[in-house]
Amino acid sequence: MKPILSCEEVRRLEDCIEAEGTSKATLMELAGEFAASVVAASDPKRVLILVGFGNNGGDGWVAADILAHKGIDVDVVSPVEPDEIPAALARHVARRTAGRDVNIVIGPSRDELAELVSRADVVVDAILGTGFHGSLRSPFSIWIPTVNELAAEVVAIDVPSGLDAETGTVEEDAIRAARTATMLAPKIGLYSADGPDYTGEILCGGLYDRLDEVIDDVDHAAEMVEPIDLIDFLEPLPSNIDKYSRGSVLVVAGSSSYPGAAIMAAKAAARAGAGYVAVATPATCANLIRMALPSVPVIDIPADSRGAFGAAARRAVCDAAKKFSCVLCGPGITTAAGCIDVVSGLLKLDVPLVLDADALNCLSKLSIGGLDETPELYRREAPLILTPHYRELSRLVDEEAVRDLGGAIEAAQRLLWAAGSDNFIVIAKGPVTAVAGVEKVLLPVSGPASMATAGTGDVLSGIVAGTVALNHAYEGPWELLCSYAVSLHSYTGFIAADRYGEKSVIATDLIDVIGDAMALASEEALKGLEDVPATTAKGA
Ligand SMILES: NC(=O)C1=CN([C@@H]2O[C@H](COP(=O)(O)OP(=O)(O)OC[C@H]3O[C@@H](n4cnc5c(N)ncnc54)[C@H](O)[C@@H]3O)[C@@H](O)[C@H]2O)[C@@H](O)CC1
Ligand SMILES: Nc1ncnc2c1ncn2[C@@H]1O[C@H](COP(=O)(O)OP(=O)(O)O)[C@@H](O)[C@H]1O
Ligand SMILES: [K+]
Repeated sequence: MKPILSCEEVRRLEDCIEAEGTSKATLMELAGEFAASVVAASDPKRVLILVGFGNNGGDGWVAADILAHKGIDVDVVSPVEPDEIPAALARHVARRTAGRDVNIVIGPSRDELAELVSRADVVVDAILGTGFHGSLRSPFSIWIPTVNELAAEVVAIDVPSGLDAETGTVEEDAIRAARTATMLAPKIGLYSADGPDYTGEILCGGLYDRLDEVIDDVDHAAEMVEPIDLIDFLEPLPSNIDKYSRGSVLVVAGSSSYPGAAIMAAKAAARAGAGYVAVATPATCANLIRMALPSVPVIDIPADSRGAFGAAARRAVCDAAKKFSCVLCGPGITTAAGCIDVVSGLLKLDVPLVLDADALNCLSKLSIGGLDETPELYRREAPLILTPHYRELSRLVDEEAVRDLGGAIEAAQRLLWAAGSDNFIVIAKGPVTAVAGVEKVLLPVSGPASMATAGTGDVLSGIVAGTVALNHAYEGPWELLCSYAVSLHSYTGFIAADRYGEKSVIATDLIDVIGDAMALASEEALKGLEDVPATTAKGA
């Protein structure tokens, strides 16, 4: 697992490293060296380095010196003379580089800049790093679109300029990099919101030889899960098993309006490895589900006049649920009164429970002023896994909209810390999905944008429940098991996009390739056994 840090955590890490005797000036030298090595890897003849006013620019000045020393033609574009750079460390290295064999251009016109960009093999973006806030000001608001329009290849130092390293948002424009050479640890914004569209491949420079030890002294906003971390879940089935010992799932789902959600979740649970999957659904749509899923027993539950769970549903569902290794509740149930009652009943049972979709909305309705204000509602011994997307998560904490990964993690942590249980996990779904537990937040591999289509969440909750059932003897950490399920889901997205075309994937395609996704997960884990790569790009 690789730590991902917030900007504040990076600052604390730099302070810890400094306290151990490695100054920020030395870190800047090492950062410049790492950036130069990333640039030199594509063997350029001519490099243009754009520097800003701060320490990100300092890294660029150091890299310029090193690249020029290698015999590469280097142009440096700066908004001000080296002597006028406000940041002291950056000013020092800029003055030094100015005395070397580099061509320095101060405050070029747009046309002059365009000419320099066009003739460079690689453009290095050392304009803005973690110190960037607010809206882009001139001249960078002119430099950035010029680079994006004309550069052959861009390497961003630490963070693509214009991208908020904390939130991953891009207000107006940001550098679109082919590679981002990030320092010490990837910043959370590289993975959040717009981040993945701008970073290209992310390469992380450790810089400090005792980093692995020091980095544990600061909190981690999240940790990136690598395929190798999931190897324990990829064991083949033992011979001596039967359908029950493989684990069973009761899918409490569907309504006359949304029977498909139950079908998809149940089929995904079975494909994810559970030996026995049953569906408990309002009697009004039970036959339809029976016909769609011949291998799945369907339990008729009393319905209300609209075909959702009715007043007598709670007892019928809870009686059935006790016999299963895992219960998934939510896909397609609606938030009718009977459904709220079912959710409340299931929470009181001693069985691993996955709540998704409308079960989460029922949970929001059960609480007043945010679920975190009423932890007794969801505090329980048996594992509880919630799978909200950002809107559902906002409703759960009764807060303004969750918009980005950082916000999603924060909202999830409010729920987690209120409950304080190791067995409680929030899978906050979005373009990048965070698996948050009370101890840590994990980021499994993200799927492609093809997955932004109706019903893929039902497939995920089915995979989660199937995985929990198959691993019913598992004792945790639950963050890891859920990360395995999310990774499988992401891999199904890649395989389906490859098979059906990026824009043509529909949720049911994902279900049919869960087995292929398991094979891909094994393949990736084995690659990781051979060599652990330095890259942590989206979808890597
Ligand atoms: N502090 C350290 O120990 C290290 C820092 N490093 C580098 O230092 C960077 C952080 O440096 P700084 O904190 O100096 O910040 P930056 O260099 O990222 O940016 C700060 C500068 O950007 C300008 N700026 C901020 N918002 C702007 C906007 N909206 N429009 C135009 N200009 C804007 C500010 O005037 C300020 O001068 C990191 O990203 C990394 O590249 C590395 O050298 C490694 C070590
Ligand atoms: N842009 C995206 N890139 C990758 N995955 C995405 C993207 N948008 C959504 N997803 C994934 O698709 C799924 C959508 O879930 P959800 O919104 O609950 O769908 P539904 O309710 O229609 O079943 C989640 O697993 C989410 O992580
Ligand atoms: K940058």
